[in-house]
Amino acid sequence: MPERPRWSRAARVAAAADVWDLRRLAAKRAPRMVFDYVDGAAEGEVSLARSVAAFRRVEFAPRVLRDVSEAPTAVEILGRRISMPVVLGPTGFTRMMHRAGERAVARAAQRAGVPYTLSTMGTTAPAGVAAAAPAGWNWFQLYVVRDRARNLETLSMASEAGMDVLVVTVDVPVAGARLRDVRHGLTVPPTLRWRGALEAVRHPAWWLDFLTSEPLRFATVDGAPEDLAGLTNLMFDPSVTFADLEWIRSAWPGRLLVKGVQRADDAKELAALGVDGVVVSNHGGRQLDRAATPLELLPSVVEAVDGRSEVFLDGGVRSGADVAAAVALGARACFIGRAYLYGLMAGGEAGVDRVLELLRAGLVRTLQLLGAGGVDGLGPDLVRLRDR
Ligand SMILES: Cc1cc2nc3c(=O)[nH]c(=O)nc-3n(C[C@H](O)[C@H](O)[C@H](O)COP(=O)(O)O)c2cc1C
Repeated sequence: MPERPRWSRAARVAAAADVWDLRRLAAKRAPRMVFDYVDGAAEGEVSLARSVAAFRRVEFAPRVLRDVSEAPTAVEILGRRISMPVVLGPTGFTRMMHRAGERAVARAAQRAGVPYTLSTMGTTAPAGVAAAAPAGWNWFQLYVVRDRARNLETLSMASEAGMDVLVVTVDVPVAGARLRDVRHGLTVPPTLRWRGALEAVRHPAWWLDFLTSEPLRFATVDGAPEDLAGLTNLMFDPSVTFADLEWIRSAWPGRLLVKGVQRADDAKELAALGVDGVVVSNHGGRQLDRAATPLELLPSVVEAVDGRSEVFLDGGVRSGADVAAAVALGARACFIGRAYLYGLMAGGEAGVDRVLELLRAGLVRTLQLLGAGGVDGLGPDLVRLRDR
């Protein structure tokens, strides 16, 4: 086979040295409003900036003269072994980022031996994800919509597709104000309007893919996706309370996680209700701006939950060293959002593969340099958060 030119997209994706390189490639490939939908956050984007910056506060305290010739990364979460403490979190409209969408992400997760979470706002049905990654550990994320019967139908679709972990997201009682989307006048699917014509010239490959692939639509909920915030407010049920977790649990045969926990007392209450896990998350800063920073909140949640539920974290995770730091501070695993979407936008399925490769290599290297001898050896004595 002839060698690919060094400047081909595949070569650039393969040469990406970190997730930020893939972010730069993604910004070149995707139309600005699509990139900004992924990259942006709510209001002043303070939460997003703090989530990323919190990982810069990490100070490692490596042990020396330990045999680190092996650094196993496998962990057990929710009673099952995965290859490293990473979960591909739920993201809506994934086929907007790249035509290969959710199927590509699920296949990459399957190859890497980590779970993938399909969103209620997914653009591929649960059965489609299951068919694409039949040997993967596929999870489902629920937004509770006003039509309760519809929620039950959605849960059955997920369960029939073999999904056995439900992630109920609780930080979207109403839509956050994502100002980049407002300024772009983002509609989902994106429409090529007069100012879009210039976009099409700048990003011809993306538009060609988009215009020639299966139309973008929700796979599990009704309603033509258009004005995202308006649709969210129309569909989502803002009256959901702790009591609703009871009927969700009775309707769901598998494990139950609650995502979007932003206070230690809420985490404690959820653990008392017996949920299998809580995800410390502020939705990647896309909901309430200036909400608590997940990495900083984590230790207090771990303490409050006191082993009754598993604690997960997301927000700002961009490297294997970030994963190591979060696990050392008590997370069972990290969910990732933007990191894999940057890879997907930059290079489709190969881009997601590259992100997972980079995270794994970075995690192994960090474990070795820390003298931790594997993920099981991570603990709070190896990490502290500096004041600045
Ligand atoms: C483009 C995009 C779409 C998202 N869609 C959903 C969603 O449908 N459901 C959900 O629970 N979280 C959603 N999230 C939040 C992620 O699951 C996760 O909490 C967040 O991305 C973590 O922060 P990070 O991007 O810094 O890793 C979305 C995030 C992004 C970036």
